[in-house]
Amino acid sequence: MALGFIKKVFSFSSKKTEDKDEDDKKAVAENRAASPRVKWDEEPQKADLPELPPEIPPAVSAPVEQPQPEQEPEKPVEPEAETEETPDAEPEIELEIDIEALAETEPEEPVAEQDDKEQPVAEEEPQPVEEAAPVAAEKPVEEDTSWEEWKPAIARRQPPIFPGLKKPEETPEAPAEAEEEPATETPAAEEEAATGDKPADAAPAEADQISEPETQAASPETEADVETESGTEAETGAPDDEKVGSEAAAPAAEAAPAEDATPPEEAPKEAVPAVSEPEEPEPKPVETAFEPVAEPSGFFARLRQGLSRTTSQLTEQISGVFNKRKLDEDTLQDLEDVLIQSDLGLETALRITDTLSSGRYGRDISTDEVQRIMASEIVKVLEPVAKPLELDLAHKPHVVLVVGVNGTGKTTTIGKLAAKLREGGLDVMLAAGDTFRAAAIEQLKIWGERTGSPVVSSKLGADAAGLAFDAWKQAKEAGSDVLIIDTAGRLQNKAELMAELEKIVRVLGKNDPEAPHTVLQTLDATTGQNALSQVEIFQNVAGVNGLVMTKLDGTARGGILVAISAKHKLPVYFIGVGEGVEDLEPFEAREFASAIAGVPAGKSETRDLE
Ligand SMILES: Nc1nc2c(ncn2[C@@H]2O[C@H](COP(=O)(O)OP(=O)(O)OP(=O)(O)O)[C@@H](O)[C@H]2O)c(=O)[nH]1
Repeated sequence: MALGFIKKVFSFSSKKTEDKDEDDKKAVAENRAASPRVKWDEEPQKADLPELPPEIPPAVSAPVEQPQPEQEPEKPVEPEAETEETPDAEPEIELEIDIEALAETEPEEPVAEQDDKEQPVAEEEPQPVEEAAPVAAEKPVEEDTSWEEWKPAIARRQPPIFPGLKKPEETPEAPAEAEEEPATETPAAEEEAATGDKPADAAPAEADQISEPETQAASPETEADVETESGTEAETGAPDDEKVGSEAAAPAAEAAPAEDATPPEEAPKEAVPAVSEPEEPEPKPVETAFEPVAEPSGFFARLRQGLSRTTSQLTEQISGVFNKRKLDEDTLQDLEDVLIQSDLGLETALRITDTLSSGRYGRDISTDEVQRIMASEIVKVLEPVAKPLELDLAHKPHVVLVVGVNGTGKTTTIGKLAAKLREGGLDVMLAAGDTFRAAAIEQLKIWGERTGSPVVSSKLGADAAGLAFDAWKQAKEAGSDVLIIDTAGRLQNKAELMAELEKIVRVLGKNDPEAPHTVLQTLDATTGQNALSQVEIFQNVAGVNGLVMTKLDGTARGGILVAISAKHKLPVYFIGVGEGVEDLEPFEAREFASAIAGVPAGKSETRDLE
């Protein structure tokens, strides 16, 4: 019965959504004009670098990224003019500016303006940062202790989450092997040839860079090289590295006994039958009896902690609305404004006010009651998208391509994810597809080292698609279960960069027609409404099929995840609530809803409503 009711509500609201989708932006814009929004004024904390050797080639240590000129000996790559195949030269410039832009940009600001700033920030020392070589690392991650909590949280979801926990013994013979033949010639080159849109000389250049690792791939000793590299791993003074350092701070002591982690308790999925009282104009029985979550400990505690800013701001504003006021048109309108301002989205805001108003007109409303209804409505939006990341290990490697606007946390998320997968017993290989920034490559290598994941990288400025292609081959040869490919950050309105991303996807498909199997987009919660358009465009270009929302800690804009879920309905696999390796949490609808609404764990909405 409860289910039926929920369905009813869903269909009802979905209709609504359609109509109001458009008005949403307007409404938000107006509301914002009316009331100043909260900005995320928190600087990304610089964590102290861990034990990693601080020796870094001076060139790399330059704090700011420089656009690195094309490495082509003779022919300077054509700037913007290039279509998709000339990614190398241009992108650099944008990256730098973008990062800054993001940092200051008003969440909802159209990204357009930021682009203008893209000026070659400085000259890049075309330092061949590293030779393309997989970083060998054997030590399993030890600093992360969250596995015990993390695994259970995931296991709660029905579907097989991490098939990774049990590595398939037999490795289905590489189906795409045959195609690998042409491996020698850079996929980039192929692309070029196919499209004919690449300057003749550019291709060869890439080919060199790429072929390098390939040859190595042929001979297993690549590892050795990497070893050395990793040993020399230098830390740039670059900001990116610092965060990595934070991990070091992470309790390295407790080595997660990953294996024994027993499949935890079942998540009380079934909504508690709403014990609706046949009283008066029965306030629309809050169907989804908001199922409280367990006691705030472990990951849930971290989640609450991370969302505290969003929660406290929302709670404060709600109590302000209902302070000594009864529920009427005015208070409802005020509440709606508050909810919209918190980035929950118009659809969800209306869901909440509709439910709240039903049968409660003229009554005193407590903040607590509003919070529980809010949590209940948010759950309805989030549950359909709170899905586990499913790795199809029949594809060995299962390729995860990580995309997103610069600074949204791609590399950090990759590191965190690699750590989890490693703990789960999977062999992971990383690919430094952000070939534009030396610091990005270094950053990934650090993650690779600490998670025991080999890293495939290439020279600075190399063709990213070529690198991805080569990385797949190396992962294949190494028998890796998962290959996670990092990519350069890019604004969604930069056509040529988006085209490059498209190319990476295409090239990967040459190895395994179904690759990339997972295209994960990272979204920075602090960017608010802008994240909505980011998803749309990356989805179209790269086929994004899963999301990770980062930086939910320290922002009051966590509600944007609800708006994105309502609009795009893409699976949300994880959320980032900090810079540490343990700060990646599986996304759980109920936990998130109760945390964001400020509903104390253990409280059942239905129960309290009586
Ligand atoms: N507070 C917080 N910071 C995060 C989180 N995830 C990433 N960061 C920080 O955000 C900054 C950017 O993270 P990166 O992983 O370098 O982002 P990116 O998308 O790879 O950046 P580009 O390579 O420039 O595109 C770093 O300082 C990270 O430590 C998170 O969940 N919470």
